[in-house]
Amino acid sequence: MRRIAIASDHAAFDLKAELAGWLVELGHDVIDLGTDGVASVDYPDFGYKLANAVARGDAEMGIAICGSGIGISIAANRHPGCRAALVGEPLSARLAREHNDANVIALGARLIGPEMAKACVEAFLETPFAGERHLRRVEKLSRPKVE
Ligand SMILES: O=C(CO)[C@H](O)[C@H](O)[C@H](O)COP(=O)(O)O
Repeated sequence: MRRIAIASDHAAFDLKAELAGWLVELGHDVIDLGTDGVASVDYPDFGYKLANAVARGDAEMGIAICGSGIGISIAANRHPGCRAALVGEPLSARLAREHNDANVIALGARLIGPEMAKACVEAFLETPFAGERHLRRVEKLSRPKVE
């Protein structure tokens, strides 16, 4: 069982609630970082909260959700300790773990339904990092060559 942080903006509040309840039913320890309702908020605030929680080690993995998943994944990925992968189907979720050692899965609540979201999260949680050649590449992600 895992300690999982989850955060969303207003566009994904309902999906966040559904995923959080489902994960608790499965026996996971869920840290809900908001938002707490459907009132309009700004996705960067929640992407940063989630990335900080995962990078600090408060949670092993994170789930970031906004309308498209794009904005909140961009926000989360600005933290150097966060590797957020925006996915819309389970194969990408599996590859994000296997090849990229992603520690955050990002989802678009306006693009996929709850069952697809659960299938993506399930694949993400059950897939280990493959290491080997992928380790060298993932390590390079922590040392971006910015010019
Ligand atoms: O998808 C998003 C960002 O990539 C977010 O969910 C935003 O909320 C979206 O951009 C705008 O949503 P709004 O409900 O129209 O404010």
